[in-house]
Amino acid sequence: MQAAPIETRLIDGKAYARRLTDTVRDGVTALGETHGVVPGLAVVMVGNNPASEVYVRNKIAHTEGVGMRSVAHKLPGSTTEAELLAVIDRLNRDPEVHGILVQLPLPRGIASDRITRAIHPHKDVDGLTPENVGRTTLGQDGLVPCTPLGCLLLLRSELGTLKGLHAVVVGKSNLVGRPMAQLLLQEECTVTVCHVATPDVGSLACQADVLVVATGHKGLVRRDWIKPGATVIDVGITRVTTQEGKSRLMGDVVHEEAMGRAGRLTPVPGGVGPMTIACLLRNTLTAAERSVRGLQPGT
Ligand SMILES: Nc1nc(=O)c2c([nH]1)NC[C@@H]1CN(c3ccc(C(=O)N[C@@H](CCC(=O)O)C(=O)O)cc3)C=[N+]21
Repeated sequence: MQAAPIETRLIDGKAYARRLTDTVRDGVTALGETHGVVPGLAVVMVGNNPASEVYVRNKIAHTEGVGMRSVAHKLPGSTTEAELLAVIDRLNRDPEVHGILVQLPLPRGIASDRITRAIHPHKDVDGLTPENVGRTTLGQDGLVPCTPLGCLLLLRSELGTLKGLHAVVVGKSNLVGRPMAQLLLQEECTVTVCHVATPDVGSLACQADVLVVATGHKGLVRRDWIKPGATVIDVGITRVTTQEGKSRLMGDVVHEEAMGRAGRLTPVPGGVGPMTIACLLRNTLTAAERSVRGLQPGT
């Protein structure tokens, strides 16, 4: 017997991000009125990666759109680890900077974990320092990485409680997969994490009520990887050039195959990406609020 066709609902990440951004803008206004403080974000970029430049430009436009201050530090590709550490040290001490984001990946020769560890945990709006990773893992107040936070907010808005659902996360990066798994565990999902060394990822993925894919391999997820009716969050963004010479973005999920199979699906673009930026603004506001109110966790 043929199963009834599923009508896949696209999750409008842009609309969710717009609403979150509006809330952040109100928070920025309030903080200005109560404490005369303007949240400041420093974005540090080393070398020129064209894709990164687009994100950096987007981030700066958005921070200014909500009334924050933003400073971009574009350093040449020849920057040494010591020079980058000196920049971070300066930003750590700058009272007008509440958030620091070092765009990843960094050029070879710079150890990203040493750079990450140098960022003051209270300014770590990417949630990558050991302190914030620990806090996220323990379910304590801290700063949560923007992309997984954005995915979680989308999931909660769409599904309500996630309790008891089987969540499968594909990818174990420090920036997305790992923290995503921790957040889902916090929601009392049963969490399976798959990665490059997992044999037959599809056989696990197809058991997921919630499938979060963050591998950067375009078109990895085919129709039969998706449990009928599942909620699919596509974190991957790969830029490809079409036969007509046009540039286009593709996710980790074969969109056409997921349509009619997934219950809900985030599109690329317009899904997770805009939420990542909105969450960066939210984290920057959170860091600024905590700093002026002396509410830093653990202090
Ligand atoms: N320390 C660090 N933190 C990051 O959060 C980080 C990073 N490094 N390195 C690079 C990746 C990538 N990333 C994106 C954010 C927003 C969009 C985004 O807004 N995308 C739009 C489309 C943008 C376009 O048209 O190019 C969308 O999906 O609709 C994409 C990608 C954050 N990253």
